[in-house]
This record gives sequence, structure tokens and C-alpha cells, in this order.
Amino acid sequence: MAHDPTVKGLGAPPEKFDGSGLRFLIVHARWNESVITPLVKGAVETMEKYGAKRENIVVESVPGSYELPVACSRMIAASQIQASANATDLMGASSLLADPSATTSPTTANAPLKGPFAAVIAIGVLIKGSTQHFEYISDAVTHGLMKIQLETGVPVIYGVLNCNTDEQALQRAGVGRETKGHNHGEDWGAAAVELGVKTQRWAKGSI
Ligand SMILES: Nc1c(NC[C@H](O)[C@H](O)[C@H](O)CO)[nH]c(=O)[nH]c1=O
Ligand SMILES: CC(=O)[C@@H](O)COP(=O)(O)O
Repeated sequence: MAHDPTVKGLGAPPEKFDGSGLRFLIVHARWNESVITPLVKGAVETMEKYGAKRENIVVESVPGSYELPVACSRMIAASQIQASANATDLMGASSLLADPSATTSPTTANAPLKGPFAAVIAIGVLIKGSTQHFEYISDAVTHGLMKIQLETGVPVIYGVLNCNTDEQALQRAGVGRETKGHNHGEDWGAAAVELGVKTQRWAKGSI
């Protein structure tokens, strides 16, 4: 069913958000890869358009959408472990710096950030089959991803397409056969940068 584009759709962002100093994670399923691939590409390209550096966008895959929540949860935790390990190293270096005779290895310019992820995008494509498998996965994954972001405070952008037909999925990745459609991965990339910037501001008490 075609909608009136003056009614249904995403409004313009209130400002141009800058993701240049942030680290992001994309976890994508490998089911329905002809749809997944353009979705991931659209998300990454849009994040780069909003200043994110490619080396600071970690991309990880899992077999299917059902695995998205656990991968997002554990990789958010892993990024926080990396951050505290780096802090320890820096503390160690600063104590070395206290001794003028000490030398420290220079940090590599443009090395990928190793801090916590500012935002995560979970990308999956569920296409209804002939059993109720679709319904159970869709519901469990949706609730799981929401739970993770509320528990961790790290935005988890909902990049799961829940489609009745192949064509519905293709159109939502901008590669439809009947009509091209719009690549929703672009919207998810923009949302990841916006929420990454905003949650960093809020974490500093800035409203
Ligand atoms: N049918 C689809 C699946 N099914 C696989 C599950 O997500 C999961 O990997 C499996 O049950 C093992 O735990 N996954 C999708 O992402 N999309 C589908 O259409
Ligand atoms: C979303 C699914 O798991 C679905 O594609 C599986 O198909 P089926 O219900 O025919 O087993």
C-alpha cells in the first residue's frame, strides 16, 4: 500500500551531528544476504557522511537475527573492557612519564578508537515463511535489543526488517525489483550518530 510521503516518513534532524570522535558497532545477520549487504553499506556510508571514521565502525556478523541480542550485549561489554584496559595502560604510561628518563612508545596516528561504543546498529532481515518461526524470532529479538539498550545505556538502533515478502525486504534496502524503494540502512546510520552524540552529551549532564 503506497503512503502519502507528506504524511509517513522520517523528519529532518534538528542539527548536523558529528560522529568523528565516536566509535560505533554494526552487528548484522547473514540470513537474506542480498538484502543485508545494501543495508550495511547504506548505514556505513551515512555514518561516514556524518563524520564517523571507517576505522571506528566495527562490523561483526552472526548467523541470524536471533543471535543479534547476545552479540550486541557481549560486544558492548567487550568495548568497555577494552576502555578500562586502555585506561590502565595510560595510567601506567603516566607513571612512566613521571620519570623523565622513561620512554613511551608514541601512539599511532589515526589508530582505531578502543573506547566504549557510542551506539550500536543491529541489522537483520526476517522474511515470513510457512511456520510461526518468524513471529517468535521477531518478537524475541525486538524485546531483547530494547532490553540491552535500556540496561546498558548504549543506544541500539533497531535495524531489523520484519517482512512478509522478499520484495518488501528488497524495497526497504533500496534494491526493490518492482520499485527501487528506500534504503533504511541510511536512516539507521544517521540515527546511530545522532544518538551517539546525544547520549555522550547527556552523560556529561548537558541538556
Ligand atoms: N528465517 C530467518 C532466520 N532464521 C535463523 C535464526 O535467526 C537463527 O539464526 C537460528 O534459529 C539459530 O539460532 N534468521 C534471519 O535473520 N532471517 C530469517 O528470515
Ligand atoms: C523468519 C524465519 O525463520 C522463516 O524464514 C523460516 O521459514 P519457515 O517458517 O518456512 O521455516
